[in-house]
Amino acid sequence: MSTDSYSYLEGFGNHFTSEALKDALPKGQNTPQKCPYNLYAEQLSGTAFTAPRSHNQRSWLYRIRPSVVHTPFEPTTHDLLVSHFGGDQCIVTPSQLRWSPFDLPNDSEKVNFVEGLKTVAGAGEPSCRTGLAIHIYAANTDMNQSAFYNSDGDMLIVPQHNALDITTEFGKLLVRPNEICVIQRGIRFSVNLVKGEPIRGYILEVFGEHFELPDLGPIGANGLANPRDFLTPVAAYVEQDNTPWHILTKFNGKMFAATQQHCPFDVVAWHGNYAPYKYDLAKFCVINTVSYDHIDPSIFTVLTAKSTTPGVAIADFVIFPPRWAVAENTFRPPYFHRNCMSEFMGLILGDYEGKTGGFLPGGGSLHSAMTPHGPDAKVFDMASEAELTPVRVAENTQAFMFETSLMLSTTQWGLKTCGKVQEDYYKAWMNLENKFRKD
Ligand SMILES: O=C(O)Cc1cc(O)ccc1O
Ligand SMILES: [Fe+2]
Repeated sequence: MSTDSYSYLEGFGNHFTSEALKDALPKGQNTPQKCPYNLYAEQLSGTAFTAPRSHNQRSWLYRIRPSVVHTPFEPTTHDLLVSHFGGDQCIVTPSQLRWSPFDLPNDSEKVNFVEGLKTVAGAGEPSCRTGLAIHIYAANTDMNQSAFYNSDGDMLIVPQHNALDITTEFGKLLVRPNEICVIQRGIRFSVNLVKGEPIRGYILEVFGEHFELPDLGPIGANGLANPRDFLTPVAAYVEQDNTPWHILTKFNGKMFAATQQHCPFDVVAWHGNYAPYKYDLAKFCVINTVSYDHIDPSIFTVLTAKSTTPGVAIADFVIFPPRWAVAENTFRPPYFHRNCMSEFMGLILGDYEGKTGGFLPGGGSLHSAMTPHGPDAKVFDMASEAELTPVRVAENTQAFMFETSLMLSTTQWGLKTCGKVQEDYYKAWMNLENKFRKD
């Protein structure tokens, strides 16, 4: 690697340029007859060539060998990684679901990031380029000489337990808990542990679109996730030693592997606006009421993958960050509700304001479309009586939500084999008694 440290370029959706060696980018054009340093030019498209300029995403990579130098892909298996959600292997339920923390791998087995992917829920499928999947990752070893790229969609990765050391074709990212990263469709990457510590977290995969910052409307030009806080790695390449590398891909839901005699992280320079990025959730500029009422959680949207219907997301990534609660004459925790969208939640650290127990870091919950949910009975009683002084809510905590307009199915693993579904979750609300008084 030409540099061991992590260096980043600031900004969201910028047209970046980055050179690990001076003047490695061709001057003034993309495809000169011969590239500087005898590199190969390769374009990676993230949108159709013909996508309008406002949506067009592509990057030019200048690399030691083009990606095409590999043996044919052979099918391989990954039974717990699911991308098609229509069939019998998936189970639908309108019941409220909650999961205790998902397991880390046993010390007796070595599992890397890709091997440790397990799908919990999803909708649609990649071949028609519409839908999403929610995965858990849990691993205790490096990917070593293997790299993965997702042919099916973009992956928003939410580390919960320990940091990820991610090498990508565009450079290196260190992503800690309370940070997130997005690795788009087609980008090759490899995940290593930091100081050998096991890792666990959540992934939101979207098949058809890329994540954007939400529109701000009347909020104005600033606030929520500010563009300059998104970080994209600088170009960094591995010196080549002709040892074999395995290239893995999920292609239309199935896993394939190919071999090549060179490291795929051989990009000496790149430019463009299709590149991975990370974001520190602590930088989120929280906007909320300073008068009354509980405001809808869309105010906490970090990133959105829009559908073609205005204002309706295939998936929103929403967080519940530390903040001041000041609302007067207001029941401050989340309200009781039935949502036309489906809400998968996870907890990165701490407690969640809507629940007094049972929702733990590394676990999850799913309240599907039109499924009633809200504060548990204890939270309801406490918040109904609480003195309404300004208070910090959710100090040292971070919960998040993957919210989708699609109807989610759960996988066999998610509902059964993971063994983490809390059968008594419904009891959280059973003590909400009739308090109705006419006098
Ligand atoms: O259900 C949840 O806990 C998420 C949520 C939080 C909130 O403040 C308002 C609505 C909502 O769905
Ligand atoms: Fe909700």
